[in-house]
Amino acid sequence: MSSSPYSGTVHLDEARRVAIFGGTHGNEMSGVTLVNLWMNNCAEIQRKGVDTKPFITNPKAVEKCSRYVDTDLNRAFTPENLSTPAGGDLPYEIQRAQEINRMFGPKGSPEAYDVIFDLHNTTSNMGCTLILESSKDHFNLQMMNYIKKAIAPASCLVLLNEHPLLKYSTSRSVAKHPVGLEVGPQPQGVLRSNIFEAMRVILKHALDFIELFNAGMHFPTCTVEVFRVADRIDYPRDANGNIIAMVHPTLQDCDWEPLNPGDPMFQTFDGKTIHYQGSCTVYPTFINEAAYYEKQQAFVTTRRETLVASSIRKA
Ligand SMILES: CC(=O)N[C@@H](CC(=O)O)C(=O)O
Ligand SMILES: [Zn+2]
Repeated sequence: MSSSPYSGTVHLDEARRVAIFGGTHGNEMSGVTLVNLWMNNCAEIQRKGVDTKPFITNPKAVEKCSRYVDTDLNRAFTPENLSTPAGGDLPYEIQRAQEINRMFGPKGSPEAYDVIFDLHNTTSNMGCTLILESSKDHFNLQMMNYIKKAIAPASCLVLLNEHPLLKYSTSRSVAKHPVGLEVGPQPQGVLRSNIFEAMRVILKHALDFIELFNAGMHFPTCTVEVFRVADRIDYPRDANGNIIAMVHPTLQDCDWEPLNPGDPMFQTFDGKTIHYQGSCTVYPTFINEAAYYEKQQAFVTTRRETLVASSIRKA
């Protein structure tokens, strides 16, 4: 990466090697189905100057239609896991993470894939959400701006997870430019046509962006609205760890809508309201996500921010 003193344009390498991951969670059916479709016929995802590989990351979990077999693959790409000596006694997803790291990484190396899109579905009412892991990745920020403009008046929000404690080691993190795509609401194990089509359209625009970038297009500086992960909120629990309240009806399905101090947050089984006690307005998302009960998470709070993306062009 170099910066020209005249224009401030950041010159970046072409993004020739791109992967589309589906089935990182085996019960998130839009991503699984799209990737299977594209493995049978890749015409739709081909672009000039881009080599795009569709790939099922957790085939055993897809087979079982479960999130994972031994452990969550989308938490498995830690330096420790990736450097542990390989062996048949390791949990399946750790072995798989090592394989994926060999095929698409190594993570953090110059040989790693340029872009990985990882397709997920949520049971939350989040709509189309792109997930980024860095506020300094100007290629990805420009891609977000391009996609948002291309799909307007439909909307697509950007969730930024670079929280030092809440960030996790994703499958896509082996790429230089990791992009998560989370579309919902869709129940686990279920395909919904509206969710499937929304995901497909985002991928189309994302690949168009890469083709244009590789063809030498200049992308002028722009701003991108993001929702930055701030906190994780658990369900209220009793001393034995059992849940004693549900997401409040006025919060349920209200992903991305402001939650103000004092607003209802949970409702106990005997009808009492528990209010949000934070000190400022937050934007909750992943509200009542099915997969997060085991992670002790009822929703995450985010703060709205505007990031500046530098102008970019290929080197
Ligand atoms: C519902 C779900 O699986 N969400 C994803 C979000 C992500 O890809 O960052 C996960 O927790 O791994
Ligand atoms: Zn998922």
